Amino acid sequence: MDARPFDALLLVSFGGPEHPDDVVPFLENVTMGRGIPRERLEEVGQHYFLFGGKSPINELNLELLDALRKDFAEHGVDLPIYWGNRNWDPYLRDAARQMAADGVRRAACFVTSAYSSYSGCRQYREDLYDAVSGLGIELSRLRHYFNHPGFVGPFIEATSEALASAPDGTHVVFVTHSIPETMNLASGGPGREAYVRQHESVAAMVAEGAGTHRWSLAYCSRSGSPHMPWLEPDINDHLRELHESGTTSVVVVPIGFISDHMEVIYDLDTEAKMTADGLGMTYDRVDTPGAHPDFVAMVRDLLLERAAVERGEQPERCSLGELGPSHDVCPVDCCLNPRSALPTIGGVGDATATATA
Ligand SMILES: CC1=C(CCC(=O)O)c2cc3nc(cc4[nH]c(cc5[nH]c(cc1n2)c(C)c5CCC(=O)O)c(CCC(=O)O)c4C)C(CCC(=O)O)=C3C
Ligand SMILES: [Fe+2]
Repeated sequence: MDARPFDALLLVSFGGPEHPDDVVPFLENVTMGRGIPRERLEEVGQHYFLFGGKSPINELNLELLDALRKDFAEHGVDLPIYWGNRNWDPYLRDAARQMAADGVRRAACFVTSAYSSYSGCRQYREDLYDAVSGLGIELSRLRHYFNHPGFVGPFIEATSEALASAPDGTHVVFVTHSIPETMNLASGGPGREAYVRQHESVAAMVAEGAGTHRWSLAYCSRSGSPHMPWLEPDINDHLRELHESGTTSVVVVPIGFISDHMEVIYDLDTEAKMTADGLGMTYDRVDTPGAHPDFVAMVRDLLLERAAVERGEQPERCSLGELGPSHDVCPVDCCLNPRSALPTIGGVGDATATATA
């Protein structure tokens, strides 16, 4: 398979602590200069300590890497795959140095965040700019894949399965990471609200695919100052409202997460489950895509599609629903954060190649 002009794929993720001693420095990395109240950090630290001071995210990325390497080998894609994180070891800068040492000049980046927002889009583009600065590596961020069949399909499959064994009248609650309302407004461009629109589109497609009309979208993992508005309803409040209006059974679908991150195993499987138990509601949480073969094949599809685009071809671009395939290159004002104006890769007018030192 022709992956030219790329000579590597870089898996770009968030990172998480490995040991209890890592938890505080990890949280410091994540929240540097973001004005997160101390009480919130202590609370989130407790979520990690509850799981032995270890996030599930690194092992999940290793599983994805392994599955990707097998998939590439089986499909004749002869490309090395590297892995780097924003907030913890292995850091993006180290991955980029290794790539440079191995002679990589042009790499495609797959980010483990499916949707548009400062946290899932521009912040990674800023980090990637830093990571390759002075190394002579050109990066192309693969497009957002929230509406790709390789992402939506596994959720439809898992939700259908869960509903098949759930009582009649079960309500499906789609859940994603809450973000500040201002961040939602700026996502995809000023006033576009791409984050919420993309999630609404995915939720509607999964509900339709699983054959239900009883569904809603809720949020988890709210952070920040209590005075700043974030997307609502919170999953726990939402479960109480559902209970009050007579719902006795819910299936929770974490469409905001590609695998079982801490948000899924704590905020949903621990906290929201406890809320549901307290209300006497049946609670079932469906699988995230993780290393589902269709999700893995999607990464290959996005890579080969973008490689063709870079060669000047017009490949088929898979997507489901009304929003259409997301852009390859971000508009200048995509997912801006008023607090930062850092240089990025992957946007209109961004340097296409970084100078060698
Ligand atoms: C949209 C979004 C995604 C999805 C996109 C993506 O995947 O990148 C995401 C992913 C993740 N967020 C994660 C962890 C944390 N996020 C935090 C804080 C924040 N997240 C935010 C948003 C998002 N976050 C925001 C607006 C903040 C406030 C601070 C800020 O403006 O940046 C904090 C600080 C404590 C707290 O405030 O909760 C932690 C510890 C982990 C690792 C989990 C694990 O260990 O398994 C992952 C995958
Ligand atoms: Fe987060």
